[in-house]
Amino acid sequence: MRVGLGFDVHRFQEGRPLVLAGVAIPSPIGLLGHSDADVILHALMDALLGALALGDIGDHFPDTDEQYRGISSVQLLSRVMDLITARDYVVSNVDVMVMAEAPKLSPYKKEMIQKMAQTLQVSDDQVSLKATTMEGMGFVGRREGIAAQAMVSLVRCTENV
Ligand SMILES: Nc1ccn([C@@H]2O[C@H](COP(=O)(O)O)[C@@H](O)[C@H]2O)c(=O)n1
Ligand SMILES: C[C@@]1(CO)OP(=O)(O)OP(=O)(O)OC[C@H]1O
Repeated sequence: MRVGLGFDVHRFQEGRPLVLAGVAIPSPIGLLGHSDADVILHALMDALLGALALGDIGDHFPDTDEQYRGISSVQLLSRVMDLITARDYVVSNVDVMVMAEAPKLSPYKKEMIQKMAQTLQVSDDQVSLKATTMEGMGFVGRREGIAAQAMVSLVRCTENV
């Protein structure tokens, strides 16, 4: 078994859509990034890459490359999954923690879990998503942005879970 850890932060910017775990969340404000700035999927991709010591998302999808401008992070996650499956690994479980003062994410959690599970080619009960505020403290508490942390475990196809 291999485990990986990922973390990412994106700042809020007016006029941008808010996309989290591949789901468009109704919000007057979105996150700034070269891609769609899906902070949850970025943390998740770094965890997947980390599990197999494959570098980070910036190594694979540089933010200086125009082909990634505005790209859906679901597409990037699919490409990361190709790297994982090509090495004969599958996802065993994923645990994601998102730190956001707003919006309230609980109404969207089920859809977000389904989207991640579908892209990771696992069942919904292998994917956990939790949200917390920062109780008004720090950059998240000041509503300057959203942070996300992810842990994954991978198993070789031939390995017992
Ligand atoms: N953006 C968020 C933040 C939190 N939640 C849910 O609210 C619960 C309480 O959050 P605290 O930060 O006050 O502990 C938390 O456990 C989540 O269920 C949310 O949905 N969206
Ligand atoms: C995803 C990429 C590539 O479009 O851009 P951003 O959306 O800016 O995201 P970030 O987490 O800052 O870095 C990874 C980038 O290479």
